[in-house]
This record gives sequence, C-alpha cells and structure tokens, in this order.
Amino acid sequence: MSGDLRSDLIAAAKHFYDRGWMVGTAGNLSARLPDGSFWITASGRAKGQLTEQDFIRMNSDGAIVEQPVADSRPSAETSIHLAVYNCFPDAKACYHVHSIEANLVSRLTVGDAVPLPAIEMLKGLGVWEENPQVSIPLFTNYLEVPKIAKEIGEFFAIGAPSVPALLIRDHGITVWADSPAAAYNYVEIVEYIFRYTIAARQLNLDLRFESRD
Ligand SMILES: CSC[C@@H](O)[C@@H](O)C(=O)COP(=O)(O)O
Ligand SMILES: [Zn+2]
Repeated sequence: MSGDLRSDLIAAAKHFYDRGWMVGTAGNLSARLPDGSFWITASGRAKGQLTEQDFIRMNSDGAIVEQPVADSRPSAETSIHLAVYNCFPDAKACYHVHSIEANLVSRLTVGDAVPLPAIEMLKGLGVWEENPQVSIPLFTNYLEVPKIAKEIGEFFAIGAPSVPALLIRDHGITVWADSPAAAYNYVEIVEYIFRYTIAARQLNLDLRFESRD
C-alpha cells in the first residue's frame, strides 16, 4: 500500500523533471496514507531519478515514522506540506515544483494574489463559473521555510481558496488534491495557465478578468 504511493510520486517527479519543473533536486512531492502519515521526498534527491529509498514517512506531527536510508533527511519544505495537510483534511497529495514561468509570473505580480485568466482550463481546477474571477495566493519566500509555512497556515485558516494551489514568490507552486493523480493534473493545469500568462504578456494582452460584454 505505502509502496504504491511512492510509485505514484516517482512517476510524477520523473514527468515533472522531464518538463523542466524539477530540475536537479528542485521541488518535493508527498502523498498521504489512510492513517494520516505521508511519504515525502527526502531532501536533496535528484528528482528525475527517485527510487523508493528516496522517501521518508512522517506522521501528522512532523515526526519520522519510516526512513529507508538512515542518514536521510525529510524535504527542507516538509513544514509547507504539513501546513497544507493541516488546512485541507481531504488532501491526499501535495506537489511542489519550480518552473521558470511560475517564477516570472510571481515577478510580474504586484500584491499578494495572482489573478488567473478566465479560460476554459480553470474547469480543470474546479472552477465552473461564467467569466470567473479567481486568483492564486502569493506568499513571500523567506529563507526560513517554517515562516513561509506559518503564513500559509494562517492564510488558509481564514478561508479556503478558489483553486487548490499557492505560489511562493521567486520559488514555485504548491498544489494539493484528494489523490496523487489529481495533484498531477493540477500541476499541469496551473503551469499551463502560467505559460499562457507569460505568452499573453509577450503579446501585450491585458488578461485581467476579460469579458465579452
Ligand atoms: C534546487 S534547491 C531547491 C530547494 O531549496 C527547495 O526549494 C526545494 O524545492 C527542494 O528541497 P528539498 O529539501 O530537496 O525538498
Ligand atoms: Zn522548493
């Protein structure tokens, strides 16, 4: 059972690596078991070449439950995964990647939310509205990762977001979902939207909540 989840994470990481979103050791992936513990990538592993030895199982308090390699450490960004799992009890997977487009989008955004273009792809993130006006929250990339996690936890304690994703400035996205397969799709869709946003910028299009009216 637990081994199956690691297979999902290995396959997803290889795909994201091939897309250039988990270059070198960048990014981290986790998936939660029915008992509330979760497998997360060990810190500093090459994400295009993961094996089952490259994971650590943690409990919901952030303590190590299972560690196939004795001197391995959990992802440096485990506190962010913990914040997401604490805020969203239905979340079963949490994926974090570093794309060039996400970093550019965060640079182009003034304020603390990235408005998303009202395109069909938003349905893939669960937004089924006419002319939707939704955004992804943007967080500061503090050197001290638990400080980022704290701000994420405090922000989502106030209210659930419109889409299951967040962006850390000059760093990358984190998505969560009720299965590893859904989290995989959410990464694909958010990154598509960011590529679209960058392409539109290059064409000098104003995307802000466009309407046909
Ligand atoms: C390429 S360095 C990136 C890291 O600093 C971090 O942001 C990251 O995503 C991977 O850290 P890790 O500790 O391997 O999970
Ligand atoms: Zn990162």
